[in-house]
Amino acid sequence: MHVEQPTIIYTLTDEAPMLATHAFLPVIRTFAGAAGINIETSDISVAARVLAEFPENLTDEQKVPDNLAELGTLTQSPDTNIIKLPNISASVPQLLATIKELKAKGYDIPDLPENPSTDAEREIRDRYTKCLGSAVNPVLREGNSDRRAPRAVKEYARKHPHSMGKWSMASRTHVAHMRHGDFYHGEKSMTIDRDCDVRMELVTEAGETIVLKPKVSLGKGDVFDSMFMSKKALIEFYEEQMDDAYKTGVMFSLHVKATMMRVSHPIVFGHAVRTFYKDAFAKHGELFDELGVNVNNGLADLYSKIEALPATKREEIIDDLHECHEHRPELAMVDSARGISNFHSPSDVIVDASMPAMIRAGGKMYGADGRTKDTKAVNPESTFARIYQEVVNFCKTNGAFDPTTMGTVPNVGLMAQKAEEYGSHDKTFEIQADGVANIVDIATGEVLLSQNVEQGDIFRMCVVKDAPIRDWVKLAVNRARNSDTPVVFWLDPYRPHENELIKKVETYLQDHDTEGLDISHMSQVRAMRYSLERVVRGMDTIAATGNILRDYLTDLFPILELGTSAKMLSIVPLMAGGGLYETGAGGSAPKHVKQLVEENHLRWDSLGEFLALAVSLEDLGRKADNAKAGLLAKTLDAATGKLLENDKSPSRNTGELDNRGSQFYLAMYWAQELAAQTEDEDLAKHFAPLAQALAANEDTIVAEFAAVQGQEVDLGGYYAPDNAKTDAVMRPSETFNSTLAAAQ
Ligand SMILES: NC(=O)C1=CN([C@@H]2O[C@H](COP(=O)(O)OP(=O)(O)OC[C@H]3O[C@@H](n4cnc5c(N)ncnc54)[C@H](OP(=O)(O)O)[C@@H]3O)[C@@H](O)[C@H]2O)C=CC1
Ligand SMILES: O=C(O)CCC(=O)C(=O)O
Ligand SMILES: [Mg+2]
Repeated sequence: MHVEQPTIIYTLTDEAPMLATHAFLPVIRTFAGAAGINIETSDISVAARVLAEFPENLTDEQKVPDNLAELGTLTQSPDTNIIKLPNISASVPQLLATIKELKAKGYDIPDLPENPSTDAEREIRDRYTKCLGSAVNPVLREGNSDRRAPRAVKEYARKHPHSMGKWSMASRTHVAHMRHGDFYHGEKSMTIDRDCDVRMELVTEAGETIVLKPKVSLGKGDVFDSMFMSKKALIEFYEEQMDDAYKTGVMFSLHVKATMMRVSHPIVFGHAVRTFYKDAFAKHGELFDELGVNVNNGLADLYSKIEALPATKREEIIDDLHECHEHRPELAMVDSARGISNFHSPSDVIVDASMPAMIRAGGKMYGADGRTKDTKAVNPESTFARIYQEVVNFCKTNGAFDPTTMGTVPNVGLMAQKAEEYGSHDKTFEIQADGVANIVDIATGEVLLSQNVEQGDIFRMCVVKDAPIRDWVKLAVNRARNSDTPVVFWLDPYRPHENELIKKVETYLQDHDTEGLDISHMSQVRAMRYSLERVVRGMDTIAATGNILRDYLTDLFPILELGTSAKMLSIVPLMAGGGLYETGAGGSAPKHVKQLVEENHLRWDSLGEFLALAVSLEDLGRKADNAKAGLLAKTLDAATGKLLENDKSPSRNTGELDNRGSQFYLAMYWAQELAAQTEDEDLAKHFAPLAQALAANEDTIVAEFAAVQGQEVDLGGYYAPDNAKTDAVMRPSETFNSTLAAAQ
């Protein structure tokens, strides 16, 4: 990859965003080319990442470079400009499906050894582990996050409000979280006053010392925490909540983030499944162990492992599972038509999106009969769950939010360099034996933090480095200044980690001119209350938060304000000077692919991509002193505004305008804006014919896009679709294709 010329690196990812990219790249190249900007692509799909791990198993033609590592290196260069689309953060079932598909396509990669017993198997497992969960974002996010709804998008939502469910005071929906024994309650935190290396170890009651992590390097001023979740307390909590939901007749739903918390949350998820079906597990536990059943990967894992059993045994197990439902609460469903419950797979219900979707729907989720119902929303970790209860309380009292009048809550998130819990996977352990879990200074042997733990507890260490904290404070001050909006740091003085952060924020704020700015800090629950009270009055409040709240709030507020987080501007100013432009805050919505494959309609909205491209071009314009790039950015923003004004976003319904049609309108408006501007005559001349040709052929092109819809299509794969087939599906308008080609 050469990055000498002004270059934008556009990532190729998975599912709907990847499909949209097949249509969008030729558009981008047509416009960027006119300003001498190079567009490079970098495939970081889960399939490409898997292949990059096993070069020795592949032929030369099949080999894939380690694009993610290369991008990670580029984040350290000031010229880097990356547009990052959402990618799959794979759960084990998704990884297994990827491996299966790649093998069927002739890639000779190994199977995932689920219970490795030899060194060779362990090595294969470790390589695959690198492709699991949120493996991409932490590598690229070498900066903090700035997410907000652009003015045009907010205005559009005010004029064309999305539907909102009704909230009733009588709603029985509530959030349940642990009251003791979770990460919040046992947390210890420390700011280190020197550079040092530490190790994580378990000293068992029998006196044996087990090294969990031989070395973690800390720098002076870094904040690090030690915390654990008690297995006993978690299971007790589940029992209580399941009982309570059963007795009171309210539905039960579980909300975790097994993708980003890829070590701890599958365990938390698995305990819920085992508790719910505890009678069946008591009866068949030994057999399940023999079969290698691991419900940390969802109930789907159990169902697939019992496939091989004789029919009578299988039926007995299934009957026993069904029997459990008799004395357990109704479960929220992911797909009631297909009988897929909340326990099916840990990646089906992802808290950042699932809680806002429930709140937007008036506190309802789907039950097994396909009807929406109130639910007990179980978010085991109390550290952050309480913010959702505050929103639920607010909606019960004040009714649903009104998108036509509500204010906005932009976010400045502490995210850089694997900050906090989201960077803790390599420092998270399921404890093997009762004892004391320590973090020890290697040089001196001093125990810095310690916890009494029991077998099965989840013990982890989180780190946030000093430089990202300084950068975060700077970003928050700049945002407050640029948008003349109050900033609240969501920091809870009762939480040891955040208490350390409060001290740092107060210190680093002194490095800035904060004259006339309204900057405060509040615990999360108060901050939520304060922001909601303002938002409902149409007032804006910037939330400066840690990494998890960044994730939660940048789905919550956009979903309430705009109907989706896909319409957010999501910028990561890299600490080394480059820019990472993420598209929206949402994921890759697998149900969009399903609709495309079945009906050839892609309802994915590429607005996030349009917004990201504009800021990426603007940045290139400024840094490379390329006025044409700046003009491309300005006109793209105007075109995006027009797209919203004229309601040319994709419809959810087959037969109507979809992603491809919407991209055509963007291209037409963009060409028109460029042809009409007077700042650069060359660009105006260059784009006038394209503007004319697209306008003249508007009806033909839209008709060509409509004509293909309603039938099944073949992409030649899900995780690794066939490029030519996907291009053909995503570029069905000959007229549009040839008009674009003529303008290049
Ligand atoms: N940055 C990243 O790389 C992220 C990746 N992910 C990954 O994405 C996958 C799905 O996660 P999930 O939690 O379901 O989150 P999604 O954001 O994919 O889905 C939530 C819902 O948001 C809506 N939505 C999101 N983006 C768009 C868009 N551009 N256009 C239209 N609608 C949109 C859809 O709702 P509706 O159809 O009702 O309109 C969708 O069903 C997982 O593999 C997850 O790991 C998730 C979050 C971020
Ligand atoms: O990396 C992931 O798995 C999801 C990221 C995410 O949800 C976010 O950044 O909002
Ligand atoms: Mg998110």
